[in-house]
Amino acid sequence: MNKQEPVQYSNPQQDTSSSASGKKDTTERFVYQDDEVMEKPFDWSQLKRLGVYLKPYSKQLLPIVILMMVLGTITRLAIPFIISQAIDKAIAPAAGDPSVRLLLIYAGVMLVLYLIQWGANTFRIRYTNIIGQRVIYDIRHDIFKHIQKLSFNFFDKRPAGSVLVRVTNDVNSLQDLFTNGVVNVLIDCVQLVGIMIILLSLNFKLGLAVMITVPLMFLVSTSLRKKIRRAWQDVRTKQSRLNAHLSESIQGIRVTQAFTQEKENIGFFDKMNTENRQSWNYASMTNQSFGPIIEVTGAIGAFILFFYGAHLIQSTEITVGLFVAFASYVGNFWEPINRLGQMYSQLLVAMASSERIFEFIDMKPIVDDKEQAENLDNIEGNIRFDNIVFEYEKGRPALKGISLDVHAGQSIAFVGHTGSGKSTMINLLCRFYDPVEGRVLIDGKDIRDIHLQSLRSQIGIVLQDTFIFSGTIRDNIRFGRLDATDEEVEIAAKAVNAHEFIAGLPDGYETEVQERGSVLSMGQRQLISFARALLADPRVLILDEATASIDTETELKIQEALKTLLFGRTSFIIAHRLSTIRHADNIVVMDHGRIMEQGNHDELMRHGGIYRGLIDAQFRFLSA
Ligand SMILES: Nc1ncnc2c1ncn2[C@@H]1O[C@H](COP(=O)(O)OP(=O)(O)OP(=O)(O)O)[C@@H](O)[C@H]1O
Repeated sequence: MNKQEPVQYSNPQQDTSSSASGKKDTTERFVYQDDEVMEKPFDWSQLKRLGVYLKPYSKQLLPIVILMMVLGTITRLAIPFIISQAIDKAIAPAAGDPSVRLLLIYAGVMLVLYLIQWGANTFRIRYTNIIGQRVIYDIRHDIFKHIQKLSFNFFDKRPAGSVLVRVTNDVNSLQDLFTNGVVNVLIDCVQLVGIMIILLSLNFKLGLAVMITVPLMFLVSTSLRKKIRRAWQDVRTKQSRLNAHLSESIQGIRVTQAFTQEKENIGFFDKMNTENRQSWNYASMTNQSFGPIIEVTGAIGAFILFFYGAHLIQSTEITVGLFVAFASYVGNFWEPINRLGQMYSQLLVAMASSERIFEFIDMKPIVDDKEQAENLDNIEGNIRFDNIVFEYEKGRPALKGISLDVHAGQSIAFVGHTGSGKSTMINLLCRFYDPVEGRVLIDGKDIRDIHLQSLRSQIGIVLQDTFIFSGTIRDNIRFGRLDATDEEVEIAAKAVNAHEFIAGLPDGYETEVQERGSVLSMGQRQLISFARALLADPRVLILDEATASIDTETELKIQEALKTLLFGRTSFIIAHRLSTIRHADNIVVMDHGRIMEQGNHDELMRHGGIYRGLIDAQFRFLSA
């Protein structure tokens, strides 16, 4: 499947095409970009990269695990040999009487071997788990840290669910690999090679005879492996889509309920869920077909052993004890092969996951610090947009040659029709994106030459959709400046008239709010974000539709607060409610990515252009 090809799903309960009544298919919105790469061969470089995560443990923990593994395997392989010796030397010796004393010695040796094996396995499992958990912690840390740095364009293109899958599911499937997988594969390989060597050295002819079916088995399983790989990749794709839809549905639950689309959503989810189940069943069934192949080969091997082995006993070429040891080794021989077959699919799942994890980790943020980037200390706040051209998607310019000079301390308002490019100006000022042409300068410095952290710490931003994090109200305000004292938090809240409603809450500033702040009204969330911005005390302040959710009475109250908030700072205000920006020093009217007019309110009203038209339209709307 092509990497870039979006896959569209439709609701199983409805006709997918436009219906006879001409009604449009309502499931067209469910389009998820496939981010899987199918048909990729097993990539050893992934394994090598994962190996790097083991490096920090290669000096202490890893050697212990390897030592325990070797010890456990050696003792395991030694036991059948001791049994054969006990039979041939103590129970039924070819010459002489059976010896109870000798038997007891063999029994003692076996007991010691079992104890060593038990101890070695216990320690191996314990240390493998410790390493596994640490590696998973490191991978999860790396991917989360990297995602934090990725630029906006990354999030523009991905549903939150598919990002979540990588940090949770994909990392979890590596957990299996690191806690059991790698070590088990090693143990099985060592055991397999060990048994082969032992069988051939105990009796070369019999050893060769029982292993004759091995090449045949490898031939059959090779073609099966391809099928298994595809099946597990398909499971991943289905899971990823299911998660993307799930996360989108939860985030959009209010809209879904308001438009009574629950039934449609459930139907669509069920379809994806069914597909997920079916793909899993198919993959696990394909996977399990390894078992019968091994069993049939095992049975053939056993048949050869008994048929040919009996013949060798009769011709006294081998002893009964050796035959018993052979039977035991052959029994142990198929077990690791079977497990390796099963492991192969686990390895494939883990490789697919690691590929997806590294794909994220390798992604370079399109906006990043230059090597020689400088820190910006205490800026004045002079800003210049110098002939800016910008496009989110190639060929669709959002800004088409914008030049604008802003003096320190000025308040600038952006107005214009929806989609005219107002927020894009802000996005470029904060360097969430870089312009395709032109530059943004702060105090004469190109912002691409300034450390991102230092640039953004000088800019405060209040958006319409204020994000409230889980925690107390106090924590949420303090997000503006983490070292602010409780008193400073309250002073900021008072300045923006948020104190009154906070004090009225059951636990005041200690009231717990949940993710996205749904226990608070939109206006209250807005006030909190004002307090947050004031606390941060930035030189440049951006209010993007920040007063849209505040009622007129509250707005009047915070207009006063805003005066304090904006005083002495360079500020940018985007507002559709034009009354809010009336007093701005410079009102910039935008249309289709260009500046059409600019000036203060009176100048623009006199000019009688677009701004005048917008004011008149709003006045007519309000008085209608
Ligand atoms: N993340 C994005 N990816 C692709 N195109 C985008 C993205 N964000 C905005 N655009 C496009 O860029 C253009 C300018 O958008 P922008 O958000 O700057 O408009 P705006 O004037 O702020 O609109 P509004 O008043 O509705 O907020 C629009 O045509 C919009 O479709």
